[in-house]
Amino acid sequence: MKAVHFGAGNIGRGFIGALLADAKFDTVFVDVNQELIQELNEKNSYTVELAGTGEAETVTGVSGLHSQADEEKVVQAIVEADLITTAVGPHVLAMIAPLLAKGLLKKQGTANVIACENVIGGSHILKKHVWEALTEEEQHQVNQKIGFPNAAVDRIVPDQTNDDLLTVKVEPYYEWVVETKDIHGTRPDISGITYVDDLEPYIERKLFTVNTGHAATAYLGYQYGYKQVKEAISDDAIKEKVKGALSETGAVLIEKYGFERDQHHQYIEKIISRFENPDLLDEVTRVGRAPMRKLSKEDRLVKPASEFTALFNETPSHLVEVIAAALQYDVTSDQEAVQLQELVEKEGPVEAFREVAELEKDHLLVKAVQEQLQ
Ligand SMILES: NC(=O)c1ccc[n+]([C@@H]2O[C@H](COP(=O)([O-])OP(=O)(O)OC[C@H]3O[C@@H](n4cnc5c(N)ncnc54)[C@H](O)[C@@H]3O)[C@@H](O)[C@H]2O)c1
Ligand SMILES: O=P(O)(O)OC[C@@H](O)[C@@H](O)[C@H](O)[C@H](O)CO
Repeated sequence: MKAVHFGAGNIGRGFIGALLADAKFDTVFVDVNQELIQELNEKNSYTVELAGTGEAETVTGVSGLHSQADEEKVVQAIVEADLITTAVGPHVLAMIAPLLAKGLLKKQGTANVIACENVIGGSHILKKHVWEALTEEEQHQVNQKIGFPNAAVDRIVPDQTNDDLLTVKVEPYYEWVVETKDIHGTRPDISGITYVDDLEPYIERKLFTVNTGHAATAYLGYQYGYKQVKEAISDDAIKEKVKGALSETGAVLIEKYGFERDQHHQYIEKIISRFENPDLLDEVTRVGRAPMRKLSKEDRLVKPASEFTALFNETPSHLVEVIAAALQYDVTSDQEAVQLQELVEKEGPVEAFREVAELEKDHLLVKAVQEQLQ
């Protein structure tokens, strides 16, 4: 079996690539990092270390292509692939779509495209971008043979600090959930995938617990002067605030999906313990990256906060505190943080928040953020 995976970064190598290799796929990684591509083609394998266990796995059957310089080869790899996956970041999906469209158009048999990004409906978002690159007739052709099932992926993979460029250290835990309804042909035979009929409860539980908790730890941790996630979460004051934020998202999730309260609170505790892993060096600047995306209306802070407000007719004080901290996140090496701070400077933090979150001026959440910032 053959796979093409866009994005040979942390989650690409540390999670998707490893599970594909376990399922006996040969994987072509498509990236823009020439150094990574060269290493993949020289070694055709790399190591995945499981943090805190002393265990490691060798991933074999891998190679690399550059998404611009090797365009024709990427198209050919897509033509031959049984499965196409991505882990490039939500904003990069639009950039890879034209090339993906070219390859999909030339394919003969059925295949599936699974976007493994931290966003609700990632594969559908990618499909929309692919459709923009095709005529109506071409869309029809591609639709006959290609599925775009949505997915949720969970494994903490920090930025890497190893001497070896390809080696990647990951947490042992992982979860890859794929929605069945949009799969074309047979389900990819990958034992690490959990197939579900309806992804919504899974992606929302993951995004609004793991990623809300992570974002809260990162933005509050940055405010308190911590560099690492594990340092921030071991500060009791931060941990209490993170737990508070997750109780608020938990109240929304329990109300919407009927999760059992005690079980959900055990899930929260388990997630927080993952942030505490002493063997993972995960910087608050990786976890807090792209604050405008994280403050957007469908993402991990604003969506659960506005749903909480609508459901319970009061504002979630802990989420509001995290949103206020995100508005003050001024890391100069982060392009979105710079852009956000420019907007804050120009419009003031409350108006900047309203614009980024696309909320009405009189939304209770906007008022609560204003009060928090006073
Ligand atoms: N790291 C994690 O813990 C984790 C866990 C779950 C989900 N995710 C999600 O996975 C996605 C990737 O995250 P990451 O942490 O691996 O980031 P990363 O920056 O380590 O990897 C992204 C990779 O995409 C490549 N890329 C950028 N533009 C490209 C293009 N035009 N064509 C091909 N490749 C391109 C980059 O060079 C990089 O190697 C994000 O959506 C993230 O939210 C990450
Ligand atoms: O990748 P982002 O920027 O959406 O979020 C940062 C982290 O919260 C994220 O990468 C987690 O490590 C991951 O989602 C764990 O499954």
